[in-house]
Amino acid sequence: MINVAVSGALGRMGTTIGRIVDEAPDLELVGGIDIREGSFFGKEVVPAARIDAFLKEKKPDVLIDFTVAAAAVENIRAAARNNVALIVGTTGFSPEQREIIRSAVEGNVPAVISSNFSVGVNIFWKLVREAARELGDYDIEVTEAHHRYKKDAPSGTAKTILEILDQELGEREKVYGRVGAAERKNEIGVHAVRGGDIVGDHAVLFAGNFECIEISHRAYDRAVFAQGAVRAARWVVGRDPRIYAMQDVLGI
Ligand SMILES: NC(=O)c1ccc[n+]([C@@H]2O[C@H](COP(=O)([O-])OP(=O)(O)OC[C@H]3O[C@@H](n4cnc5c(N)ncnc54)[C@H](O)[C@@H]3O)[C@@H](O)[C@H]2O)c1
Ligand SMILES: O=C(O)C1=N[C@H](C(=O)O)CCC1
Repeated sequence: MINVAVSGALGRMGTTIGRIVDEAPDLELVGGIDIREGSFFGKEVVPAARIDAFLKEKKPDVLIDFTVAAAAVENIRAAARNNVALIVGTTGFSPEQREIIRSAVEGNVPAVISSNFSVGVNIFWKLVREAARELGDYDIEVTEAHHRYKKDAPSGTAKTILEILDQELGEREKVYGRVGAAERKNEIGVHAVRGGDIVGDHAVLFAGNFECIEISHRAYDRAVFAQGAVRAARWVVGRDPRIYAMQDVLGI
């Protein structure tokens, strides 16, 4: 039995993950952490200020964090000092926060960190890499769309797409939401759409003369991210103490 705790337990992803863990015969939901006290699936949710006492008492094997960047950094540090493995789905980290996370995790606990835990997006990233290798002279535009409550833009998944394009094509200027006199050069255009309850759409357009290729992914339910995070939680326990990607979990 793997004991699982969730931070961001009362949020959209936290409740989706809590339900999946609660229904899994091989996993035990030991409780959650959020900014306020509460309960989910019959388990206690404690305020973030009490995370150390919670981890010591409940002894989860793994903490799954889907919160906000600043909160996640503190939760990750707490998990690392209490020897609890990590799944981190939170997005919007600054380079400085990424460095704090790296030094908290490396050598202390195993952690799978991914801007997108859906299997489909991890395949989509591979397809984008392959297309970039072949179509480096085409104009490239990245578009993402999410629900009205999303706090960060562009999405973490879109930032990962940009990292992949930079790795394959060298670093290009990014133009975020083109406006006014805006003659196209060799940049990559990046566009974030926010509205309604859109779960998560991403597309990369490679536009040449007389033809375009668009590679896209659409999530219809946030259960795809939650199922991926839970799959990663089963995988991470007992691994060497370092940062892994979802591709490591999937073996792709
Ligand atoms: N990697 C992925 O596959 C993936 C998928 C979906 C969402 N996300 C990311 O997950 C994060 C959460 O998304 P959401 O839609 O569930 O947001 P949400 O706002 O519904 O939930 C976030 C929860 O975190 C709580 N929280 C805030 N500070 C906290 C703290 N210090 N400790 C514990 N909990 C705290 C909030 O009260 C809230 O309940 C976002 O960064 C989002 O981009 C990632
Ligand atoms: O709903 C969100 O918020 C999502 N965030 C991730 C991102 O920023 O890429 C993954 C998709 C859903």
